[in-house]
Amino acid sequence: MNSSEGEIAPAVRSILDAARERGGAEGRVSVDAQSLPGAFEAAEADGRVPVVAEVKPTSPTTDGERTDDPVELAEQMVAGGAAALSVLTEPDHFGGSPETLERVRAAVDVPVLRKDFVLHEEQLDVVESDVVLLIVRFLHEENTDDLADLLEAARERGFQVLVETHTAAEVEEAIDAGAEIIGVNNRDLGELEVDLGTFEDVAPSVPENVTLIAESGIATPDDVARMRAAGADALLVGSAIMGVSGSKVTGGSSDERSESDGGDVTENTRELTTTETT
Ligand SMILES: O=C(O)c1ccccc1NCC(=O)[C@H](O)[C@H](O)COP(=O)(O)O
Repeated sequence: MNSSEGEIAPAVRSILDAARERGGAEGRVSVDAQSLPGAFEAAEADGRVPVVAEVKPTSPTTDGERTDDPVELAEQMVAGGAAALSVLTEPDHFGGSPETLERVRAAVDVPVLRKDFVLHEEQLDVVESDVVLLIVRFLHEENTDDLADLLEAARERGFQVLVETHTAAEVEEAIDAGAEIIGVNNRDLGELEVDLGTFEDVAPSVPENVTLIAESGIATPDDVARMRAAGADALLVGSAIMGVSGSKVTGGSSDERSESDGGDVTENTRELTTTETT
């Protein structure tokens, strides 16, 4: 069953439960954000594929953990041509932290997305970033804030917002709520399987004036070309750049890298940002 219609994976339920426990922060952040669409345009003008490279030390679908200094990893991603970065701040399942994001954002000159599972307005105030993530499916859960309210609350603080979807119906919800940057996640939160066909199916429902990001399961230049041909303005890539192997991947070429030993993060990034896409 598709996660947008029913059950979500036990690992995802655990992520949600932990997100509820974490609560928020006192006080209210005020962010001076760098433009994410502007960074994508700058990358294009420079001949690079716009890639948001993700500092993701571990996850429920990856084997092992990268324990390198996240700031060094982030700098290597920028050196490899990343237009922007995504930094996990979720501690319990992804090995992230707000402090990591603060350190990375202070060290690089590209926009930084806070990758976490924000359910309530006060959770926006935990740490400053250029972009925050709101996941439509998670905000269907009981005792979570409304998507449109959270979007407005985030913008009032100066954040840009990446609204993550998995189906055309979720895209419609995101548009109705006022989203200007939409991600289509190839990872199904029900089975945690990745299928690049998801982006191809959902992308046509996203209006032209929206900045559209293909998320998850992108591992090779062929995958990049496939997502760009399907309309992606940019790509969000974690595991392949971190050099950790993902499991349960279908419909893409990720199986080809299952033996990866981590590799050089700069080279991993460059391989995807220098792909010819026209
Ligand atoms: O990455 C996971 O294992 C995961 C599990 C459960 C919920 C969310 C998960 N990932 C969040 C993401 O959106 C990805 O980290 C991101 O799109 C990058 O994906 P990938 O390139 O496949 O690492």
